[in-house]
Amino acid sequence: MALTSTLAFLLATAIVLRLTLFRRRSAVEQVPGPPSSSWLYGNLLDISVCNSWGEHEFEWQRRYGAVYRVKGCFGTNRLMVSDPQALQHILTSSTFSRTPNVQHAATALFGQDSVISVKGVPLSDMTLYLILKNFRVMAGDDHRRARAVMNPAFSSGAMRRLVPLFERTAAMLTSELEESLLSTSQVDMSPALVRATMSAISQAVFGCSLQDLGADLVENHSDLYATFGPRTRANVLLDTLMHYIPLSPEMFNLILPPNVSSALGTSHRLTHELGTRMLKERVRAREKGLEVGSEDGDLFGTFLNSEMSEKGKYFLEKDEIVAQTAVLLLAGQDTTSNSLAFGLRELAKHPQFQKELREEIHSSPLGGGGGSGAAYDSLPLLNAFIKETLRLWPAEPLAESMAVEDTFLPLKFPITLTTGEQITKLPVKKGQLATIAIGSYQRSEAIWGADAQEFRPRRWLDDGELNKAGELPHIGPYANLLTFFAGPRTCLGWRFAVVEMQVLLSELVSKFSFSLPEDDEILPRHAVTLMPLMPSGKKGSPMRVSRVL
Ligand code: HEM
Repeated sequence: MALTSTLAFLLATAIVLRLTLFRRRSAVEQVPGPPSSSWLYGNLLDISVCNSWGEHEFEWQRRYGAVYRVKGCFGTNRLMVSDPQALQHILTSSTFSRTPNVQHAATALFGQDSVISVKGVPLSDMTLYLILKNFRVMAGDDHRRARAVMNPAFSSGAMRRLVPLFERTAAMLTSELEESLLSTSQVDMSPALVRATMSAISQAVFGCSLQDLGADLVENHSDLYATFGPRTRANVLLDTLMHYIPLSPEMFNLILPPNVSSALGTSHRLTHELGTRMLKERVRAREKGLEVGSEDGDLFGTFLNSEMSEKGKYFLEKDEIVAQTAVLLLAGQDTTSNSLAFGLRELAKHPQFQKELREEIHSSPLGGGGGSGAAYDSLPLLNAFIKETLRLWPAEPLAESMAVEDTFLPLKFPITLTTGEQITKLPVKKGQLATIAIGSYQRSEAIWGADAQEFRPRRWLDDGELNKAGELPHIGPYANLLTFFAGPRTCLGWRFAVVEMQVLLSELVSKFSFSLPEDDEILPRHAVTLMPLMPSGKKGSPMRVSRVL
């Protein structure tokens, strides 16, 4: 034990010396930014261990601009990036990639063969990849292969076919709220929304109900992000050291707190059992000559069909299909339910808009119950509301990336270095850390106007402002937002999320009215995802709810 501690101490000291004494000089040192709060943590505690997401970040962005420098642990320099051109470069070029700690976290949460954890192939290795691909020996780019198999299941046509399924989920949510309202007028919307989004995913992907998932899995997944997410001082230090010490996923799991690794272990076991059961059922059905991967759901079955396709160059092996179970269940559940919770809170704070939205829904064909995808798309206030919610409350407001080679960051908004020089391209060295500040990009006054911090859905209906956004590089799959990320790692389920939000919000707003309790003390906290947090430290969003119809 004494030897291990001494070795760990010597290694940590060597890393700190390497970071402080032998640091490669870089232009990033001349980028203005806030003073460091401490040598040990730099500004990182202000960013990731703060009470309320953005409490320092938005002020820094106003003061220092769209690209500024913050201090990391041991006096290192990091970039906070909300400049659209620089973001586009980071997210779409092969000169940046995820940091090791983010890669480890993805593997720990979703398993190492899930689409979100498998790695892509660098452009320099593409020729070899293309040769291997034609022989169907595609060890090289597992990420591209998984996306090629999974993308069609999430196409816009496939998502429109899910509208009736989402409407059944919405009706279930209504019944649940009505039942709660028999005994109270104040309802915590978070658990209700978690159950609804989990139910929609399990129906759509696996063709099974919440009950079929099993009570243990439902309970485990309802809180997994909240258990895994919260950042501590120790995490901040470990994340930094992890950039320099190569860790295997197993070693990473060893340094997790016992409650977190136990919750993750349970999730892996239960999702593996579920995926294996679902796969077996579909293999058996196919052996009997039945069709799997039906048109109105069961996206899982469509992955199996890829394995059979003779001409198809892209396929997933059976164990790789099972390995997608956790990510499919988890990635779209917390993100969508928290976005819905933040959206309902905005409606509660803006009663006039809530009333106008309800009138729009009541006077549309949806008012009579039931609609098609096109009917939901044709409601201007509803869609403006969804865009504004996703702009202000991105589920992943911060993401870390690292330059994998010396490169330049192109800038839409020039910056003035501490030397007085104005630049439109910032040179960065291999290993430079850059935070993709999605939340800051989406609240940037330079992009969205002086009221960027305010909830004003009508900005999406205002031609002038949309044209302004049109002058910017086109990033993200939806509304020039980065809420669903961009580039090769763009959210697989973004259309699923948008259609689901359209349907659930139409139902909720048409049938219920929402306001905030007088003692509302919810804060937005970033812990893997952005979530509404109660003073007790638990995720939750209590609201006063009443029936309007
Ligand atoms: C409002 C709802 C949602 C938001 C804001 C959201 C956001 C994101 C973001 C930011 C990423 C990139 C993560 C990273 O690499 O750092 C991502 C990836 C992903 N999302 Fe979503 N998501 C949502 C809903 C969904 C849904 C409903 C599903 C599936 C049913 C889904 C499935 C995935 C998957 C599989 C990935 C990994 C993609 C890859 O690495 O290629 N998401 N999502």
